[in-house]
Amino acid sequence: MTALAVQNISKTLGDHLALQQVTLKVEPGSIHALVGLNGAGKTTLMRVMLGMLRPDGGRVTLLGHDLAHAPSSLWRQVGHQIEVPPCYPELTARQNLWVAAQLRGVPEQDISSRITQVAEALNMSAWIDRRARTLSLGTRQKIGLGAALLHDPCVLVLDEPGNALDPLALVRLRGLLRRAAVRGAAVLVSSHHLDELARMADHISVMHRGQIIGTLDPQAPDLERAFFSKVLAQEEAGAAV
Ligand SMILES: Nc1ncnc2c1ncn2[C@@H]1O[C@H](COP(=O)(O)OP(=O)(O)OP(=O)(O)O)[C@@H](O)[C@H]1O
Repeated sequence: MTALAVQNISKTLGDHLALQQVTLKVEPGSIHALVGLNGAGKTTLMRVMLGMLRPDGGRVTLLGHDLAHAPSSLWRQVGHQIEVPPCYPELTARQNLWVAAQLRGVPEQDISSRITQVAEALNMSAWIDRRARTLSLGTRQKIGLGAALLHDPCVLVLDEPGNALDPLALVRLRGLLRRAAVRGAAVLVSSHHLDELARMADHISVMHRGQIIGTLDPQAPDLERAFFSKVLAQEEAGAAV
């Protein structure tokens, strides 16, 4: 069963056609990356996949359910972080993670150990009892990532998860995402950093102007060149129409 799939998704935001006939599958046990220039539509696509935006056309399937009719319990099997890290500023990092664990149905007796594990894995134990509003952007990003990961979801959707992270945290994040994929999770990440994706992803899809315009081989020797040649070809094809 495909964990997460979109078929022929379109979405207009204001007067802008943000997604055009997008079709994509994210399989269990793999890390799939979306790469594209600013404004390509990556966040919009993730928001549609997570039911945060209703598409104008097309279909989203999550763990075998059509998203339009999915039971609310399905969301306990999903972890996500879209754009700004979702923190309650007056709560500590630990309290924020506690709330997230409860919302995602982690058994009460396991919550404390899960938080300790995820805090250690993301190298944020030193900050765990500080209020979120006093923490750096990177540490708040870690709270969001911890919240997305601590219930061992089957599907992970992370929008630019490495954005505010330091190099050590990036290595830790890569390890966490790989472990999630090895236990069978389907992982979708977006990024602008091709080097990072080469180290992390099993599959890379290129988005441009609201469309998936092709794939890149993460092992290819010059990902940057391959990326720009796809974008340029698409631009030229558009100009020729
Ligand atoms: N509410 C809105 N109204 C109109 N246009 C919007 C709205 N939200 C997003 N857009 C436009 O939709 C396009 C896609 O935006 P989106 O945030 O999905 O891109 P992205 O690939 O995630 O970009 P980035 O890499 O900069 O995060 C952009 O051109 C953006 O300006």
